[in-house]
Amino acid sequence: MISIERVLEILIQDDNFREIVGADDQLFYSWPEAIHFEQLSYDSRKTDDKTLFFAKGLNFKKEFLTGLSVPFYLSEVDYAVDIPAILVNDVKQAMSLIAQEFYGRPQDKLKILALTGTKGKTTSAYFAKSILDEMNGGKTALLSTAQTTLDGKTYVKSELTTPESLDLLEMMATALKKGMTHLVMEVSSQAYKTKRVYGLSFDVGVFLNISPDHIGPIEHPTFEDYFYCKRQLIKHSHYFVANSEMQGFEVVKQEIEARQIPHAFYGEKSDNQIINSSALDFKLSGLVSGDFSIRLLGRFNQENALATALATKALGANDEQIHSGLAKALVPGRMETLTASSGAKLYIDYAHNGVSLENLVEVVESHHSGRLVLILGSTGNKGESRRKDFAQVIESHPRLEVVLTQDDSNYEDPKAIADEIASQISRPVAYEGNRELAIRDAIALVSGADDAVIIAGKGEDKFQLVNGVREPYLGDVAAAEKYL
Ligand SMILES: CC(=O)N[C@H]1[C@@H](OP(=O)(O)OP(=O)(O)OC[C@H]2O[C@@H](n3ccc(=O)[nH]c3=O)[C@H](O)[C@@H]2O)O[C@H](CO)[C@@H](O)[C@@H]1O[C@H](C)C(=O)N[C@@H](C)C(=O)N[C@H](CCC(=O)O)C(=O)O
Ligand SMILES: Nc1ncnc2c1ncn2[C@@H]1O[C@H](COP(=O)(O)OP(=O)(O)OP(=O)(O)O)[C@@H](O)[C@H]1O
Repeated sequence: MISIERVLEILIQDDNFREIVGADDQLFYSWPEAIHFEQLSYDSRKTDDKTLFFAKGLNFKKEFLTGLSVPFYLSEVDYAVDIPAILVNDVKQAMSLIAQEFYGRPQDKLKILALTGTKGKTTSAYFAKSILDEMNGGKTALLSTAQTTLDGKTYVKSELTTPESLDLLEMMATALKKGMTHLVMEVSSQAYKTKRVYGLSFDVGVFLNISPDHIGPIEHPTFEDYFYCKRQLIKHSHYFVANSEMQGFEVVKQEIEARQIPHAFYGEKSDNQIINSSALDFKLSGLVSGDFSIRLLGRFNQENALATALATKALGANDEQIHSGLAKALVPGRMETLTASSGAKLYIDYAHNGVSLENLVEVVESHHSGRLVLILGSTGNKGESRRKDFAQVIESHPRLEVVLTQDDSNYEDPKAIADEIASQISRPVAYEGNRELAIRDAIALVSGADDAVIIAGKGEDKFQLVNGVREPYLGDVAAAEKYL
């Protein structure tokens, strides 16, 4: 519950309050009656006469307010309806701070590890949960792109990488109620851009890497904006872990040092390094040292493991817990492997931008000397720059035989997306619009242990986004299993 008085105090303190416009257009700076809200909502379809309703968003329409019984709506715009409006400069900022108070500031009672980066957030989040579970006996909640768990064991599919602030705070409160002591969460650049984590700070923040991605009409206008948004995590973390090998590291380092944030850097330009690396085993030196192993192939996953080891150590995990947590961790849709009846290996991985595709192809190529078939699509209406990047990766790996297919083409024509990729590749590539059939065709092309099929892009996703709707899809693993 939260009173109107407290709502206004929060807004004024944040310099976000304009005024209340009463139903008869009279303006107020304070409200004469005592009102208590028992629910917060940003969806008009989930409101009642005790709800504080946040009218926000690109697609918000005045008619959503028609017939509502809410005592107030909070908004940047006076929609001139017969419901009093609490007017603010920034509705998403208001929503986050009010939600924090409404849900009893759960963020202060949980130890929170927040991860950002273009690639590796989900993998690292699962690594971190596995380590923290070793330390706290399974009391780690997780908010990741793939899945969410608020009781440490029951998983549901996530909608966004970082939830809307109202949902986030409610989830934190639920996690606390369910006895969780720690929360591992991914913080996307969009979360900062759209103020989903406004006013929150984290016990440990991790910046894994950055490469051009998420630049487009509803995401970031430029790479600079993307990088700036990601760097917001620095000033909101009490301890920071950063990859010394990433693009822009000097700026990250300068910012961490200028803000005097306790930190650990990892990678070649630092004291925390991977000093020996084979397929699944590696040795670390520095703050966390010794021999470790993970179940996922690829040097980049060892980097994710090192980042996570440093972050969880800062939260109190010891080397033994780090060791066993990393050894046990599995990540849905990341580097899952299957073996066809012919002996050929199938690699199913969520790689869906140029950098991660490059890494994935390199790893698989280094383990297979025979035929290599790649199944790949690219998203419609977002991440348009990936198409050129995918073509470049395919160009630089001439051994790849490519079957282009559909991957969340949304309102675009999947064939046109494929044609755009194919037009930048100098050898012929195949196209099969039905993803399951593309997988079937690829499996038919390989014939022995030296051969491999790489199924990139969707990981564990069990849907295809078509014309704004998530149509059911078997999932890459289940589709592949049908044709092994
Ligand atoms: C640009 C952006 O961040 N958009 C997100 C944002 O949208 P929005 O606030 O503009 O709201 P909207 O979807 O236009 O809808 C308008 C409002 O009307 C309300 N409504 C609607 C119908 C109705 O009858 N009544 C009503 O009140 C809705 O509840 C909503 O509040 O808030 C919505 C939830 O409230 C999100 O679904 C939506 O994510 C869009 C779909 C999205 O794709 N976001 C991507 C870019 C994103 O955020 N990705 C990052 C990951 C990036 C990475 O991988 O690194 C993420 O954190 O997930
Ligand atoms: N540190 C890394 N550097 C480069 N590529 C990586 C790294 N970690 C993982 N990848 C690749 O990127 C893909 C996505 O990994 P993951 O889901 O862990 O990252 P993410 O940051 O959560 O991604 P997204 O924001 O796209 O959901 C993996 O399937 C793997 O191919």
